[in-house]
Amino acid sequence: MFSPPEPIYTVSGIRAIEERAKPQADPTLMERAGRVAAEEAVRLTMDRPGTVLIACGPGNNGGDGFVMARRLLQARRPVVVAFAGKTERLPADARAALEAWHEAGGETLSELPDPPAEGWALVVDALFGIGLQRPLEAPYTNWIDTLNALPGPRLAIDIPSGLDANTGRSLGRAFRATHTLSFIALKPGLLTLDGPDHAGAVTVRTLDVDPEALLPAEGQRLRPSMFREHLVPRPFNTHKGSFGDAGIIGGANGMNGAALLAGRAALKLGAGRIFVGMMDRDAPAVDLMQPELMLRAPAVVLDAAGVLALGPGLGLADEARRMMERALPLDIPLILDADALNLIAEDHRLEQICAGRRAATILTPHPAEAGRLLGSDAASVQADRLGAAAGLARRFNALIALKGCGTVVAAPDERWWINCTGHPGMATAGMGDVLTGLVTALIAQHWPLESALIAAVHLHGAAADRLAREGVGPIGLTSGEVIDAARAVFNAWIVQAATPLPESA
Ligand SMILES: NC(=O)C1=CN([C@@H]2O[C@H](COP(=O)(O)OP(=O)(O)OC[C@H]3O[C@@H](n4cnc5c(N)ncnc54)[C@H](O)[C@@H]3O)[C@@H](O)[C@H]2O)[C@@H](O)CC1
Ligand SMILES: Nc1ncnc2c1ncn2[C@@H]1O[C@H](COP(=O)(O)OP(=O)(O)O)[C@@H](O)[C@H]1O
Ligand SMILES: [K+]
Repeated sequence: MFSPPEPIYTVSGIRAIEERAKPQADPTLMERAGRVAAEEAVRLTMDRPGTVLIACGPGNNGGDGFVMARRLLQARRPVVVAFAGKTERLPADARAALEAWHEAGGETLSELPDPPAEGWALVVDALFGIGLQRPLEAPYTNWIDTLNALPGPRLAIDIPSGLDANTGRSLGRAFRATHTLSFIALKPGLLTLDGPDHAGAVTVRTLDVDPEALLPAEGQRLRPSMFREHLVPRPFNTHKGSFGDAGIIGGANGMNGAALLAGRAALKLGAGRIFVGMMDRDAPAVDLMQPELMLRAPAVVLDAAGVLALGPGLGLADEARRMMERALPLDIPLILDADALNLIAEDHRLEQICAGRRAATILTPHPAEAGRLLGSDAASVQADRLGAAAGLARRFNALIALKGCGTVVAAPDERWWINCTGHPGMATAGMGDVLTGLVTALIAQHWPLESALIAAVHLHGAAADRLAREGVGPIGLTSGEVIDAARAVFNAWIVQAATPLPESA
């Protein structure tokens, strides 16, 4: 549960680590990679005797495949290698690996063979790794189509071929793995955008390299250990004033529910008092499902809140714009979501006030909102989620959570994290409002902003994961259900955080 955060490196970072590790590496990194890949193949085929098919490409990823094949042959596992390249063009290490494979008695086929009657025990993709430079074309697209159509387990070596290791974008065509064995460290592309759909279960083997000793982590995979120190039971001698006054402003006509969901999430994650300012003058005076929420005029909420979330169902009317003009200069932490972001995107003056704020700001855009803020569009944001989140963090001097599959959190000082909890059942209306409420609640309870944001993002997905495990969703999951599950997961985390680590840890 509290395992350490895992470092993530882009391709240039991995290359730098490899360059620094290579001079001391005996056996070579490729030899180590092929050996651990063979071990993984044995593990995956424990109850599936039969032949392993390894498809090898024209670079060092193919080299890993040749070493893996040799190791499997030495372990007396039947293995077939198909090589989609030219021997004379292979890089030196990979060519040596191919020669060693031939010397060990192995053969290479130049086409993918038909599967045996009983099927392949395992299909291995060693076509392209982090050296992919452009969208795949024939014949590789055909190879990948054929491999993807085969039943049974499919193992990608380092990263599924066709997946951009930095962005997670499938370039033309990408291998769909059930398992990915990645070397040295995680790459962002495994964790965001198309990555999770293609990588399956990801395992990292460091190849006896300590990446962080050679290059500080560029990013990190989000883990509860990063905010464990704040997961503490409440002291007995406290009162509701000890846990902060959270304000939510939104809920214009037709969108009352968005503000109520954020308010309910803030309540159930422990904020002391929650004021919800409804922009809709005809909104109900009380949330009958959650009468603990104090529904007030937005102007009253501005004054009452110690931390304020603006946006859920805020609308784009002049009134909402005026509310933004009043809220942005306040000297309290602000969480800006949904229409608060859209208003900033279409009004340069609001953008300037926001970027110049003295107090801390958090922006939680989905890709379309991020696109509007950057003057681009959702597709451009998705083409480089890390870059977009980092760009927003710099431009607004704010913490950013760029939502979606593999939410990217970025700080203005260039640090970033990728969250791996959550599932596509969360793609439903109101889910973002719940996240806003969770962040607001933690800040109200005096969590430092950065910890509050990463904890809320992780918790939001973990709550949805727990529900899916219990049969609530993934499809049909409602954001209201996630609120209750987040409360349960959060309290369980506090109990677990208080449990001393075993002596051996
Ligand atoms: N460099 C090292 O020290 C290590 C590398 N390792 C492996 O090597 C991989 C990286 O190797 P490479 O840098 O050789 O890269 P790849 O093996 O990923 O592919 C590079 C080759 O593919 C070609 N290529 C790129 N995109 C293409 C496209 N769309 N269509 C057709 N051809 C294309 C390139 O021109 C080059 O020949 C890693 O992912 C990992 O599997 C491991 O052996 C560990 C050590
Ligand atoms: N495919 C997915 N995988 C993981 N999380 C997802 C996925 N789709 C949506 N989510 C999460 O659900 C939430 C949706 O937020 P948002 O798009 O703002 O919804 P809304 O505006 O309806 O409240 C975000 O936290 C997002 O990260
Ligand atoms: K691969």
